[in-house]
Amino acid sequence: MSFDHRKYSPFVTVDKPDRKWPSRRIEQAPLWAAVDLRDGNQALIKPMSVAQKKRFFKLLVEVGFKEIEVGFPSGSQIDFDFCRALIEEDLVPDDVHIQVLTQSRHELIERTFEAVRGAKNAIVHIYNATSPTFRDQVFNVDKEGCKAIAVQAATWVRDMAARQPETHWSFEYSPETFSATETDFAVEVIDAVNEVWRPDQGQRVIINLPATVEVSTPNVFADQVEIVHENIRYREHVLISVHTHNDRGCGVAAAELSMMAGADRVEGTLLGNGERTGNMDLVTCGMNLYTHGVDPGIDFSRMKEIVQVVEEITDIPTHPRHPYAGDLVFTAFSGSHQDAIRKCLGLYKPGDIWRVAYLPIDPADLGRRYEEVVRINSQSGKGGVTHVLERDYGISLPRWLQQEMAKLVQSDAEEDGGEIDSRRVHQRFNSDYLEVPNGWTLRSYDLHRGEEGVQAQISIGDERSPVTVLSGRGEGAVGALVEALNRRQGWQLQVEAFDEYSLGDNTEANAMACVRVQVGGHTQSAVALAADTTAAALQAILSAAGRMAEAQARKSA
Ligand SMILES: CC(=O)SCCNC(=O)CCNC(=O)[C@H](O)C(C)(C)COP(=O)(O)OP(=O)(O)OC[C@H]1O[C@@H](n2cnc3c(N)ncnc32)[C@H](O)[C@@H]1OP(=O)(O)O
Ligand SMILES: CC(C)C(=O)C(=O)O
Ligand SMILES: [Mg+2]
Repeated sequence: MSFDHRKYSPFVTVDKPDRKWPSRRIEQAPLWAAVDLRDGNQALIKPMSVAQKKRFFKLLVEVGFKEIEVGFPSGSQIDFDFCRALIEEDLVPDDVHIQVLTQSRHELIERTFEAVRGAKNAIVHIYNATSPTFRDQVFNVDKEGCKAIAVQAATWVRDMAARQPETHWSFEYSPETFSATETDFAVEVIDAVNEVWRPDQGQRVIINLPATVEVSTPNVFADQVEIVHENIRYREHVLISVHTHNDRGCGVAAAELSMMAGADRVEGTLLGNGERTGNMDLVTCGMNLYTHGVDPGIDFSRMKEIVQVVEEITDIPTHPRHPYAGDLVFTAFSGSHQDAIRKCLGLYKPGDIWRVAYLPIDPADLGRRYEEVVRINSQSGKGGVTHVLERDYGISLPRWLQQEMAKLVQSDAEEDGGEIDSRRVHQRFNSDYLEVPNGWTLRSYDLHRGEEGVQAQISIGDERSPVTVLSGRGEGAVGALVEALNRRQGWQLQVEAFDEYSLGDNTEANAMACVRVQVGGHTQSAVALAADTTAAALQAILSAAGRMAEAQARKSA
């Protein structure tokens, strides 16, 4: 059998019973570093051109990133040229640090310094992998040899930086594969690097802890980060950064738990493009903070533009269910969700704390429209149908009619197998309830109230049929009309449900009436709009009666 779990074993085991991070909360945003132009770029089928990098860089700056890894300039001419363009064309704002990655090799570090010559602020980022797999199989070094690579590179970086004093330098070291490295050994290597860089003497130092490959549950990674946080020398002078990947689907969770465990800085990419399953997604991580009332410091209200630029440059579509950014993440199709959303949105007022069922965030904050929140298919119920009629047409229906209409719309949706848009819901409403059957239009009415109730004379008809006058008596106008109809048609019509509303001033009609009548066990509903409530009520009864008469005629034909 080839599918055999015994082939695998846990990569790292960490035992830290005194862990403190589980009871901490994230109360402020970390320092973000966007690595789209390097880690994201190195994972693309077609790496970015200089022009594309410029466009992406501009977006990152505009939305608020202050540390941006712009490339691996010793690795490709495009990345080198892009660094030169940023500097020579003065494209980097004074408060933004550009970051460049290099292997810990002399000639590559040299070329990297050449690439950023003249920058105002630059972060030189060196790495070497420290895990047993790499020591044993890739570099063929023991622990001392591994540490020596890092120390040697740190020394080259320190010395080369000293020769370019016009730049304000930050140094970053990543024990690549940190998540699969014995944590005490990672601490040893970090200490050795810091002994060269001496953050305690004023050098800005970032120690970046990568889950180069995510190999454990995020709590294990948080334990590893907390061990580094508690044990490295010069901790108070060092920025601890995390750089998580998403191999097990927990890249964001690992970054979040790391912040609780002491990380000050988080590296990631917009929408999570990156090696294999991607880098930690800055959009999700930042927006998670926002929904807890913490300012992420990044302007995610430009989400549409972020998605558009990232998609265009990476040529990778955004999943419709991508947290916060996907096309469908603010849409509810299912009935009970729609009902709860409609009720909560109805109560929400600007300035309130957001408490809307099923919507962890106000779609409007991300430039999304309420129109997309409720969409109708066969999973929808009365709440959804009611919501779209109210939202798009200003029509509010009584509960009994909501239930009736929802059944009609659901059967349409089941027949079609797809979505029913709000125009079609409205058409259904018009054709099944509002349209007046031929010959049943109310032309005029004359009501006299006397001791025996109301005496009504009601003229009906339209251009296609002669005018008929119906006379009846009842307790009110509706009762009088019912009596007249029963006499004319030989029915025992009963009004089962009746609701009428005055409409807002900006509508053509001032009143709406909804009725359901019953004749011989058959029911028929109708809605009418008219200039006044009496006319609306009479027309609604006439429309229901007309439909009933048409149905009877069809049956006997
Ligand atoms: C986890 C990450 O994302 S790390 C970033 C990875 N990104 C990239 O690699 C993109 C840019 N890279 C490149 O363009 C190329 O790798 C280059 C131009 C930098 C180097 O290319 P090459 O000189 O052909 O070397 P190559 O990349 O194959 O690296 C292999 C050699 O470098 C050594 N090496 C690899 N990583 C490191 C490191 N971090 N520090 C020191 N040496 C390293 C290897 O041991 C190997 O040495 P060997 O030839 O003696 O066996
Ligand atoms: C070089 C480092 C930071 C990296 O990208 C990784 O380990 O994933
Ligand atoms: Mg990476």
